[in-house]
Amino acid sequence: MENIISVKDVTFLYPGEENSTLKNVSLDVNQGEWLSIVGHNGSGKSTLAKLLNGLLLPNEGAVIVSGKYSTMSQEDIWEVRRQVGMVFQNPDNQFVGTSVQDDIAFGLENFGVPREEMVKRINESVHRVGMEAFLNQEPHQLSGGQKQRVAIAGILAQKPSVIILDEATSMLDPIGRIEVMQTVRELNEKEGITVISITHDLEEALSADRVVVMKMGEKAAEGKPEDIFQQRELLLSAGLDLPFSLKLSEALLQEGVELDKGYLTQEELVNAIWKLA
Ligand SMILES: Nc1ncnc2c1ncn2[C@@H]1O[C@H](COP(=O)(O)OP(=O)(O)OP(=O)(O)O)[C@@H](O)[C@H]1O
Repeated sequence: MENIISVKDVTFLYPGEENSTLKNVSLDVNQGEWLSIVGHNGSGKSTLAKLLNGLLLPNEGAVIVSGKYSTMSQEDIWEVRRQVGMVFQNPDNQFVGTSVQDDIAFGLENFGVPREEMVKRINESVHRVGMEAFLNQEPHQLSGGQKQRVAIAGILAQKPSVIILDEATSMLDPIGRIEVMQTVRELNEKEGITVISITHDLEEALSADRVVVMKMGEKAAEGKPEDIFQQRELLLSAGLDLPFSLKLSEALLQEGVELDKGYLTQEELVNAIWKLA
């Protein structure tokens, strides 16, 4: 599988802090995959995300995008930012325009995209996130989920390789959350856009291709979700909860329900219970 981002032995220290926030983190992100990053509050997930598109720069080590663009290089940084877009947690902090189309246009102006091409890209990208009916709407008329979809359209208009979601659905209501996740899932599955999702939602992480566990500024583990989420000691030592379905399976087993194992997803658990009936 082709590598899209390579994090090489990165150490990062916030100015004025005594201890490194990230210590010797190495990570390869594969093109087209859905990678979830999980970890306790303060474990360094957001800091790592900001290093991936050059919002922060490593004190040691390197972050390389598409095999050749370094976040440390002044010359490469625009290409890095174009290829690796980021959606933040708070929908209200990332809207800069007075309407949906202005907002997307603003990002494109920064990249020097000519006007005609800009109009084309705006129309195309709002369509891909299902916001074509809202082109002239003002931000305050949109729901949180709609604002996040506009943020995604702004990234899409720059023709990115990677979208990073930094807890991008955690401030949304359940409908907004579903809208945004469906949009991103389609972009990942149908268009092959690589997704890196920082999340506290273990159910979401369970459906990722790969999971990285962060613990006190270090990468504690990485692997397939079905392997990672079976490791009780690892999860607990990283300050993470066990997935709900696994806890429920264990409680049912303790009550004498004859399940043959602990199930990781709600769907698997429901199927197993049906078979017992
Ligand atoms: N601007 C900053 N200046 C100094 N320290 C910071 C800054 N931002 C974050 N930190 C510290 O770096 C550490 C890691 O923070 P980070 O936000 O990367 O963690 P996180 O895993 O994303 O946490 P959360 O889940 O709460 O968002 C924390 O101890 C935090 O206090």
